[in-house]
Amino acid sequence: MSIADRLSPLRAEAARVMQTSLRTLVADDPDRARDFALRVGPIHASFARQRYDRGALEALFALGESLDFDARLEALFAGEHVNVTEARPALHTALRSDLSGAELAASSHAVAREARVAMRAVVEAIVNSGVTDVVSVGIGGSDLGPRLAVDALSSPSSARVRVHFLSNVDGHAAQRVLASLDPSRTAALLVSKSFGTQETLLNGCVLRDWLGDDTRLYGITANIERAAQFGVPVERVLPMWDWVGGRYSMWSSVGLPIALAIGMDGFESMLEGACEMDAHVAREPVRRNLAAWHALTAVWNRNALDLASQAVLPYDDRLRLLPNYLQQLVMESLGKSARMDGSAVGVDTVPVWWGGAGTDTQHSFFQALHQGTTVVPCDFVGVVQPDAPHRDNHDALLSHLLAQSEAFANGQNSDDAHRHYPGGRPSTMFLLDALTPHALGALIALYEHSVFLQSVVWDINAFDQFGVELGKQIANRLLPAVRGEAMADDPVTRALLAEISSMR
Ligand SMILES: O=P(O)(O)OC[C@H]1O[C@](O)(CO)[C@@H](O)[C@@H]1O
Repeated sequence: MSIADRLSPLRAEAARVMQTSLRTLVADDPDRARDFALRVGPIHASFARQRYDRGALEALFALGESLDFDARLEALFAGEHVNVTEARPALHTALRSDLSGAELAASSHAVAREARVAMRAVVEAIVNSGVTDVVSVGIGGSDLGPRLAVDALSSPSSARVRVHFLSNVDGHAAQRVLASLDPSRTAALLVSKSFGTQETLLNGCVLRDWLGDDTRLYGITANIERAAQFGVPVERVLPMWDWVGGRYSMWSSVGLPIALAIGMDGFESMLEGACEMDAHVAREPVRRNLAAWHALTAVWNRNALDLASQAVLPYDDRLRLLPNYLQQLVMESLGKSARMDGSAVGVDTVPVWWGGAGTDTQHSFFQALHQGTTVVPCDFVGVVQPDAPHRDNHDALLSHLLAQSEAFANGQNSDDAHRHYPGGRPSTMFLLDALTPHALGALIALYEHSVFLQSVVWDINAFDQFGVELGKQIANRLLPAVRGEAMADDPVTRALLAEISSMR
């Protein structure tokens, strides 16, 4: 069956629902706020301001059921080869949960537990070595998750070591990170699943030379041989495995920067939060399953309402990196046009994910969200109990969070076109009790599972990323031309290189 045929009942529902304003959908269904909400552990999620009604939701749940969401999740958790194009499992759940009963999942779980013992020892060794700063060198999945978690969860007063991140190959990035650090009191973590990523290797060389010796050099990789060739002593290499995708790897020893910043117990509590979400997602039927609900809502917005972008708006400054993290998780996973069998998907897949932290963003791009011609569905994330003083600020923050979601949904009429707010702009509201490691773990696991279920609807592989290879290959070919040692084949690139050389 074509995906378009599969989704056509949704388009029929959308044509009907769009006759009624979102404000009226809410007003006409007094139980909607209660019934369109779910709580899982520390997360309350409300879908009451999505632009669907009970009839459309039924069609969405029927879609999830007809696609055997339950069985597909079971296959994921069991370690079946869900990464079809690379013929391997995607067993990130085994890094934190042992729910499946399948042999492979159980043995992966045991291996991961063992690796955490080594990880705890490395944390202790670094913290007790007189090191004050750690630079984590990695990019993409070897950077964004730990960077988010460290930024969200560590407090300058409690951190036992300061953790810095270096990802961009731009030498200014290295210069900036190293400027205030003392090489004799700094350790470097080289984080790369492949240990073949150019950016990480170049920055790794910078760090190795800057440190002067290898006694404070650590590696986290699935390719121990390459790390050793690079000069990382093997006894200071923590393992990764090919059954964990890069962007799903923060639960492994890739999370070492998190454990350094918040302690190993804090890191394990993040795993427990993810595990709680895993258990919910693995066990609950589609209509009570938060990941299924979130995924089906994404499909509704993309394929029934034709909305081409999705904003994520954390109303907590500590979560300001959540949009960056989700950009890789969602867009590298779902930015595909080919079905599992290689045929064309034939419908739109991932929208553009973007966003930023409120209330700052209210003063940058919110104007367009309220009155622009493009409707952008939003995921709001609020945190109810703050960890900071300044109670008045937090009350103001929460009032803005609630106000924006209300304004997007309801709008406000005016005879003056410039002062008219159309409303009808959908959003999901996530409220976390508090921003604990446990809650962050649960939130991230939720997004991971939602991404997987969206991939099931579109019949695409959420676990490969061949799209990023071409640019890397061309850059490798062009490096000699940039150095003036060769000519480029492409005429435009050749002209640009001539400009560069005249500007040097
Ligand atoms: O951990 P590695 O192997 O250095 O890869 C870094 C990142 O590069 C990618 O392969 C492409 O962006 C990501 O999927 C991965 O997270």
